[in-house]
Amino acid sequence: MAVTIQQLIEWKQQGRSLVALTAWDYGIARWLDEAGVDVILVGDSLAMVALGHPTTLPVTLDEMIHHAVAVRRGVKRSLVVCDLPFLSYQESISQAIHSSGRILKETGVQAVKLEGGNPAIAETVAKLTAIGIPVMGHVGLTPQSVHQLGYKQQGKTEEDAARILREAIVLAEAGAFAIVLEHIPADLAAQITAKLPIPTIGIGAGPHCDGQVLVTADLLGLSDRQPPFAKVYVNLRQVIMQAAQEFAQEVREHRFPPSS
Ligand SMILES: Nc1nc(=O)c2c([nH]1)NC[C@@H]1CN(c3ccc(C(=O)N[C@@H](CCC(=O)O)C(=O)O)cc3)CN21
Ligand SMILES: CC(C)C(=O)C(=O)O
Ligand SMILES: [Mg+2]
Repeated sequence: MAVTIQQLIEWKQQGRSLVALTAWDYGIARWLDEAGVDVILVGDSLAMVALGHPTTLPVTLDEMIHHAVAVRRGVKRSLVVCDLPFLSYQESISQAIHSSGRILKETGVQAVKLEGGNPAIAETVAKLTAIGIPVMGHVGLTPQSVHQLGYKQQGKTEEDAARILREAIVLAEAGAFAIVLEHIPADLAAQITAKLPIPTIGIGAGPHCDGQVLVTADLLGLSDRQPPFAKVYVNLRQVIMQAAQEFAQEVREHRFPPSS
């Protein structure tokens, strides 16, 4: 049975952990879906892990849609959420509606995610949810602000922690159905998780969130640069290199394809 947004909120009330991972193409999405991952995020981190950009900033709305269409084709059960890329929603509410509408219409994913929790973003979330577009929030380390924040942990000072808590509350009040907490102290994430009626999904935010997400390339050992909070569950880089080297050797030694 397909995962619904309503279920995610019920799972929080029941204390069932939400499992989320990112995907950028049909193949990855298909196996994550079959593995029982609840939420598949077409993250703008695909700019880095699939397209080779140095940050998430260069990826375009058209490129995100291209990847989201492929991901959607691989998914039967998981809820699919697509990141709104940098400058596809910050300019105006009408730009956010246009971009989100394109994502929902052209890809078939069920929700969009955007970064930040200032008053303008909260107003955008309120407007999108009011017209039927489910929105996931994202606070703490927001990678689209890399040139201001770097990739350092956020919420270390009392003022910063208070601001992030306030942003999370405002996003929930604006109608967000879930919120990603990225690279913040575990006690701050615990406090936000206890305060909000909607599920929190942590990445580098400690064990007290309602769910966890990682960039799938990190889980698989495929990314150039691992964040300190990621865990490599299998080193596919090594597996792929070994397979390619074995193939190369067999071709060069005329052992593949076999002669009879
Ligand atoms: N492969 C991948 N995994 C991710 O989790 C991820 C991306 N890409 N791209 C977008 C953002 C960037 N993320 C990152 C990237 C690096 C650090 C990191 O290395 N942090 C260090 C030092 C940061 C610094 O001072 O520059 C830390 O100790 O916090 C953290 C989060 C998380 N997101
Ligand atoms: C790490 C998740 C939350 C994300 O925003 C992404 O992959 O782009
Ligand atoms: Mg993202």
